[in-house]
Amino acid sequence: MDTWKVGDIELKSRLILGSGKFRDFGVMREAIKAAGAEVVTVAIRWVEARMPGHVGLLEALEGVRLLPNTAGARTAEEALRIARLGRVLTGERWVKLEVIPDPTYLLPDPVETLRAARMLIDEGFLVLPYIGPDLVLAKKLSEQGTATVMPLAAPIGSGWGVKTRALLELFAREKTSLPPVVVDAGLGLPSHAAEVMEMGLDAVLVNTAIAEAQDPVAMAEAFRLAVEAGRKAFLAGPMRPREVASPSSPMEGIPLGGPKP
Ligand SMILES: CC(=O)[C@@H](O)[C@H](O)COP(=O)(O)O
Repeated sequence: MDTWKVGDIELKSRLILGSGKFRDFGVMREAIKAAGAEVVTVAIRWVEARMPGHVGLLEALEGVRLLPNTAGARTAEEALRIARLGRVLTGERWVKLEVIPDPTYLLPDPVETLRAARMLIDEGFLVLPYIGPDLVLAKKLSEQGTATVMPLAAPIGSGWGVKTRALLELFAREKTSLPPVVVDAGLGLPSHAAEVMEMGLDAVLVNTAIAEAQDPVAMAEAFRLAVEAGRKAFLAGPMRPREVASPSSPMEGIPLGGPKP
C-alpha cells in the first residue's frame, strides 16, 4: 500500500482539500467524497469570526479529519493563538501554519513562520508550514522538527500552476533530508497536480481550483485521478528526455534509401 505519513498520522490520499469558497456545504461534502480526500483544512480564525461561508462549517465537516490552519495570522504570536484555538475547536494537535502579512500576494513570511514553528513544536503541535519554494528554509524547518514542508506552486487562489517548478525540483532532489513535501497553493488544473506528483513530491493541497470550478464535484474527481496518475508515473520511473530523436524501431539492416520493394 502506497501510504505516506505526517508525523505519526498515516494517510492514503495524497490530495488534501481546502474548505473555503464552496457555494454551499452540500457541494463541499460531495467534492470531498469525489476527491477521496481524508483530510480537509479549515481556517479557524474565519470560523471563529463567523465569516460568510464559515458559519456551521465545522458541523458540516463532521466525520472528516480536520487540519486546522492559521489563515489570518500576520505574526508568529497570532499564529500561536489561532493554533491553540484550533486545537480546542477540532481536538486535533496538527496545524497548517500560515503566517501571511501581505494581503496582495498572500506570500508567507519566512522569518515569522520559522519562529512560529519553533513555538508550536515546543507546545506539542505537529506543524505543517506553508512556505515559499525556499529549500534553505525548508531544511531549517525540518531540523526544527516540522511534520511536512508545504512550498507554494504559485500564489494562493491564483490558479497559475507550477510557476516554481525549477525550485520545487530542488525539493525533489533533496527529498531524503526533508519531511514529506506537500505542494500547496496556486494549482489551477488537475494537470498541475499530476506534474508535481510526477516529480516525486508527496502530496498536494488544493482549494480554489475545485471550489470555483463550474462543477466542483467533477473537478474534485479529476484532481483525484490526476494525483493518482502522477504518483503512479513517478513510481513507474519516468524515462529521461534525450537531446536528439530516438527511433521507435531498430534502424540496423535497413539499406540507405529504405527497404527493397
Ligand atoms: C485552503 C488553504 O489552505 C489555502 O490557503 C491553500 O493554500 C490553497 O490554495 P489554492 O486555493 O490556491 O488551492
